[in-house]
Amino acid sequence: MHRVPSPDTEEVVRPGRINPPALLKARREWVFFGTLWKSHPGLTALWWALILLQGVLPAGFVVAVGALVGAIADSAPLVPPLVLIGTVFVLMQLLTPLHTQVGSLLGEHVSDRLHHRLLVAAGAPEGVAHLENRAHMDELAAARDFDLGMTGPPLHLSMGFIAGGLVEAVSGLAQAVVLAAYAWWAPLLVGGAWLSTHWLLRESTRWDRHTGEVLDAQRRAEYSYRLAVDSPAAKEIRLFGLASWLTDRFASERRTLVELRWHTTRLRQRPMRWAVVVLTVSGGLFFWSLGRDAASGAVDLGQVSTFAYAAVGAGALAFGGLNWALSLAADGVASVLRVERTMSSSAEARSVVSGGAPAEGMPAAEIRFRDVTFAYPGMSAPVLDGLDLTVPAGSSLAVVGGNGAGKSTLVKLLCRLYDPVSGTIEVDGTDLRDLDLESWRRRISAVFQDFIRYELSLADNVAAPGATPEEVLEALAAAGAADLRDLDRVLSPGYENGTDLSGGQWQRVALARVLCSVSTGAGVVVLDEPTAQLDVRGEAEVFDRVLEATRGCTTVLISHRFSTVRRADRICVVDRGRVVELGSHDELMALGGAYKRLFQLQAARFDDDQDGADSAG
Ligand SMILES: Nc1ncnc2c1ncn2[C@@H]1O[C@H](COP(=O)(O)OP(=O)(O)OP(=O)(O)O)[C@@H](O)[C@H]1O
Repeated sequence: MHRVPSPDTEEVVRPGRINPPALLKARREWVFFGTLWKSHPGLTALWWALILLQGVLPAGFVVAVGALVGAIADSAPLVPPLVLIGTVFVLMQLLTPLHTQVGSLLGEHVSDRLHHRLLVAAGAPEGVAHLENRAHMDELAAARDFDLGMTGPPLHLSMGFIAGGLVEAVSGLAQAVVLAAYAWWAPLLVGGAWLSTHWLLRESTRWDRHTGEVLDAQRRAEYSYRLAVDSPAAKEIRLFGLASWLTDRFASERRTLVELRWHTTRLRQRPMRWAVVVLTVSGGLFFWSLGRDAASGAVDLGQVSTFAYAAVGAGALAFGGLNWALSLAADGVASVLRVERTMSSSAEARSVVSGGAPAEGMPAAEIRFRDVTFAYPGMSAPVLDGLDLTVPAGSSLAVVGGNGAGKSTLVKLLCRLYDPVSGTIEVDGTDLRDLDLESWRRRISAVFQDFIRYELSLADNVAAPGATPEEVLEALAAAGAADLRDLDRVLSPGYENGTDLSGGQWQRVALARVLCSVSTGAGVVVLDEPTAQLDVRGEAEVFDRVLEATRGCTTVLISHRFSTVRRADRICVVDRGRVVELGSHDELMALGGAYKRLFQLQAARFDDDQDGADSAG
């Protein structure tokens, strides 16, 4: 079964096998507490102070009650013990809600910090292969769960459980210390017995969230949820009547998670039996001894009351401290650290590495694909297979070919989202891998087939960083979207004053994004199906404008529309990962090969459509 290694697997202390040096050095719990401190030292100090204070209050209460019983038995003044009881009681009432607030606020700070680290780590690799790798996606899903809370409470809630556990631990310890006033062995016997139950039952409460089963269910549940509530899928979900199917799917995945959790965390009988034996023997010994001393008068009534309550209170030791909530929260933090490590070291994440040579002004002569072979990570069949192609600087090249021929892959390599498995892509004779990536990506701009519709303002959808409003408006006009002028309007109806655009309008906005980059310095333009959603008139008009605006740029255009393609300086036909024809429209028509066949097929269909439309009219 697939399994993401548990965070810090090599460092985790296995239940039942206590390893003191590892315990002290490398427990994920220490890392968790260190993260609290780094996230907000002030709140962390207050959180700990409140834990200590709340932890010792029950011991104070036990002592005060003992003093009251003693005072009643001795007919002594009752006011001092009553004042003490009242004070402790009021403090207990006040500190609990205060602590909840502090813990929840601290949890939010930690979540912010972890999110930031997670986003930086996932965004750091220059390529995209790490985001298509199942193991890495599982790791990211597991790490993100500190906030989503699918496999345990989210961090801001866990803080309350953890604080509760620590208060119990301190409280148990403080009451065990009270027992020392009875006999030196009493805290060892009673406290030790309760502590041993903690260790005995610890294995029963471990929840392994890193198995393939758990992560699969978690990712599927999250996906079903997003499909059900996000607007892009809303149309199809309703049209195909998938709403209840999705709800059932989500519920079933959640149920799987609950069942898996129950299965692994249910109390196992053997450790439970041992715990009962240990507690019965230790409790029996202690209370037999206390009863004997009370009968002989060695301890008075007040002391009996104090020690009896303290012995019961010491039981908190078993439930406090290293409880399940702490373990889950520490898991979350460790997962984030693990993602950071993976992203800085795994082959996929490190597959695209920046070179050092500046790319300013490139290409001045040409871009050349030299015997390029490429297969997607994890796939054996090559998508590009010994591809050779030269694109002269400042010219436009159209790439045509059947679905899955490798056209988009070609431009993804040019953008260095992946690197070739063999062969090279050279810009003015320099291997693309030797160029500084940031500088190259400033030179290249692209609108992809599946461009993103950002839920941001129109200006932010178009503008490259540093562009002025005038440049944005100019780019919109050049992309044939001069009617879109409200730059601050959010392009999503889910926001105040937000709106949505038609498919064609969105495509113009995406084109404007590219044109804006050109006005701010990009010299290589990649257009992957840029006019697929435009009507025929719009397509011709927009493409002419785009060619005008990108004059002097090196342009690579992928399109199935031959009316657009024929405008390019040169056209190449890609088939099964190789260039099979290359030339101008006229040259390829004269050649009479694949291009001509595809062109005529489309032209004939267009004529048929026109005839049909004319006769219908
Ligand atoms: N991220 C990916 N991981 C694995 N395989 C992929 C990935 N992206 C594309 N492929 C595969 O690579 C092949 C080429 O895809 P590509 O997108 O380059 O084709 P295309 O020529 O642009 O096709 P279309 O005209 O349909 O857009 C396809 O078989 C596709 O399934």
